[in-house]
Amino acid sequence: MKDALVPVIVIVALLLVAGLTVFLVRRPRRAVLPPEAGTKEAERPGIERGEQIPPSVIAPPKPDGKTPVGEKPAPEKPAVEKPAVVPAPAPAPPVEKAPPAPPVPAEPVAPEIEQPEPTAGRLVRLRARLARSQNVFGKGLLGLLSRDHLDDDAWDEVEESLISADVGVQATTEIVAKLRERTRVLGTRTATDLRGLLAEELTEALDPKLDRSLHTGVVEGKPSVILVVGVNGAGKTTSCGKIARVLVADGHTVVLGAADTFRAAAADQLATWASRVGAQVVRGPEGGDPAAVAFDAVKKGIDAGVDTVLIDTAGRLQNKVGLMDELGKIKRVVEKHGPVSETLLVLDATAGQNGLSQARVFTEVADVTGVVLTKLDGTAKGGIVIAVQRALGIPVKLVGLGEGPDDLAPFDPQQFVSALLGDE
Ligand SMILES: Nc1nc2c(ncn2[C@@H]2O[C@H](COP(=O)(O)OP(=O)(O)OP(=O)(O)O)[C@@H](O)[C@H]2O)c(=O)[nH]1
Repeated sequence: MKDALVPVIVIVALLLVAGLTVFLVRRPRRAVLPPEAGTKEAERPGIERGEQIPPSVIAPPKPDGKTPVGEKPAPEKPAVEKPAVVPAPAPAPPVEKAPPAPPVPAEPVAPEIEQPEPTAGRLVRLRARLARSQNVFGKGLLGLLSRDHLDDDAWDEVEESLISADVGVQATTEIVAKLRERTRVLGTRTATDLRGLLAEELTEALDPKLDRSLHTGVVEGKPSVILVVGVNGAGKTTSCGKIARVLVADGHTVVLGAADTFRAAAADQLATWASRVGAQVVRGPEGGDPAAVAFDAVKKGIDAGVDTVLIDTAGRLQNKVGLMDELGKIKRVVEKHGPVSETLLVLDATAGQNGLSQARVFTEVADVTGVVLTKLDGTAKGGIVIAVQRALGIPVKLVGLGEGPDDLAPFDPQQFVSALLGDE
């Protein structure tokens, strides 16, 4: 009987071993891998990497706890072994970066104060800028006058040359008449003689006895006030800046008033000019009252103890009445402090005879005491200086010979004529 049981026991034991083997083989061994970064699973909120997604996340149960209609009930999951947690290597401690240095507040850069060129002899230094006019006067006229026979035709040509150089008809007639007479009396005519004669007549036409000094300096304890007027684009603001340099170069102290409130950039332009020579500038709001700016500028000049206040005006020439109103008001308001010492009219030499009619309007509405003739470097018609003085009866005090800061020269008739005629 015992022997009969042995095979049964063996078979049962084998069956048990086989069953155990099957059981063990069917147990899930797969560790739950963390979702790949970038997969939907990884992006799902609330699911930790490596955690199994609970079915409720895939299809949340109905409030009654039932599975939604049409969906299979989720099969019960067998208990899953937690994957062995391999401790991740401790992250390297972050390298400490030095905190960025706090920004160092920039030192306000004081504009470099320039030393303007001395004014004496500027016209001589800048004589080459009159190259275009030198062709007409030096080469052209002297060439004509040195002809063997100075007949009527030759004199007509001399006359035409002077007129084409903008000297003006009346002044030309007078100059030619005198030259004719003197060459006739002189008889022999060397090139040097002729140059001398022409120089004398041109200088005479420029009236060398006129007072061309600027009215600057303290008067009765107050600064002189110079108004600068003229049509748009003539070079008013630029000339104001250059005049400030002329004054500083000659030892004056200056306040600039930006009463051209019509053009916003004009005040900035003037402020730049002022800062370059260490002068103060008074400005107002764009479109503000020019007279108020002029008043404040003079007040500033008095308080600061400077000797000259220079005021740039807009001087728009829409019509004579408007211009008169604007300049008249500025003058009246400034005169609450003291008289206006000088009114300088800025004229563009390249506008030639056409500029003269505009210039006349200014002389009618303001008491113009001097002319600043700009852009003489840009014309072959240097004779305009003679025409301007003759037509307006006002001395040319300064001439502009370029866009550089010191390209404004005090006018001197003899130096000017010598430059026009070129090297001897
Ligand atoms: N070549 C040359 N250019 C000059 C001279 N004077 C002024 N200019 C130029 O002329 C231009 C006009 O000058 P501004 O000073 O702005 O003229 P403005 O009369 O004040 O003009 P508004 O403010 O519009 O009335 C600028 O480009 C200057 O550089 C000069 O003597 N020679």
